[in-house]
Amino acid sequence: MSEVVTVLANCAQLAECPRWDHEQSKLYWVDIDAGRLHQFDPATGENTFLQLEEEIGCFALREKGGFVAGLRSGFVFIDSMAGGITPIADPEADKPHQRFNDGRCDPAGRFLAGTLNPNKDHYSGHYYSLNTQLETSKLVGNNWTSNGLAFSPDGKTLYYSDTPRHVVFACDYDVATAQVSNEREFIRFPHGWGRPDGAAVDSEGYYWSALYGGGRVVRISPSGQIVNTIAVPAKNPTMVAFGGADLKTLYITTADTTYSPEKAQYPLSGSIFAVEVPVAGLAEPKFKG
Ligand SMILES: O=C(O)[C@H](O)[C@@H](O)[C@H](O)[C@H](O)CS(=O)(=O)O
Repeated sequence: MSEVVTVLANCAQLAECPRWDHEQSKLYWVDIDAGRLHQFDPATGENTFLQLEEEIGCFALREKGGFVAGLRSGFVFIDSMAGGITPIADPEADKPHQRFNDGRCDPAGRFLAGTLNPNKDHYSGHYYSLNTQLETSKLVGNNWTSNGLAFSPDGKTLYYSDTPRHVVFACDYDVATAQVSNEREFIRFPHGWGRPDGAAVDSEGYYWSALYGGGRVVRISPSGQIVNTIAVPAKNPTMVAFGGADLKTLYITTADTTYSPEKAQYPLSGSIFAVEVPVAGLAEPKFKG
């Protein structure tokens, strides 16, 4: 693998959810705590943002244009980078202290997103499915911090993590019905490695996990073995995404020193990095609703 380069230095409080738009050749990403949806153009270096009125945990591009997103207040449509917010549904209206945190579309174009409980007093974070008829249903997980959602290339395996518990789970997934079964532990990281935050699966079915607190990204085989490690010049990597014309540019988002007091040791905390990797990622499905 090539060296890790800084793409956007010190650009966010909590950079997350990078998404490559292969039609526009642009990277979209969010600053969760700043409530901002960003658009970055690698060709020009231009990085613009839409300011929202609440935290945005995750989003997906929409086939009809614009975005579907998971905010603190639930699922919404965002018309464009100029704004236009339309509420869809809030499956956790009874838990205003919780917010959406991590999500992406499944191969059938549903938007799946998970919530987190900042108090970490109950395992009350769950993944929900938003189908193309805009109906929501509880999907899987009893988490403190729902994270790491990704699918195998054939869509038959769903992965997710609960970050503070250091564990990634794997489940059988029926794309036709959005049913989950056979949930099992995929990998549990020893203390000191970092905690499994956001993730992506490559075209060979390997799971790439951003290890929050560990300053690294790891590539994990379908059998749960760590086969590669990338050192990241920030203590808290938060997520990875494959981009570029060949989907071999791995973008890495990170959290700033709000989450890591070691500013002197990690002056690039809160930056977005990139590294060229030898295996292509998977193109991100768009929301079909
Ligand atoms: O980056 C994210 O997904 C969360 O929003 C972060 O807050 C982070 O994952 C979380 O803080 C890690 S943990 O729950 O403290 O282990």
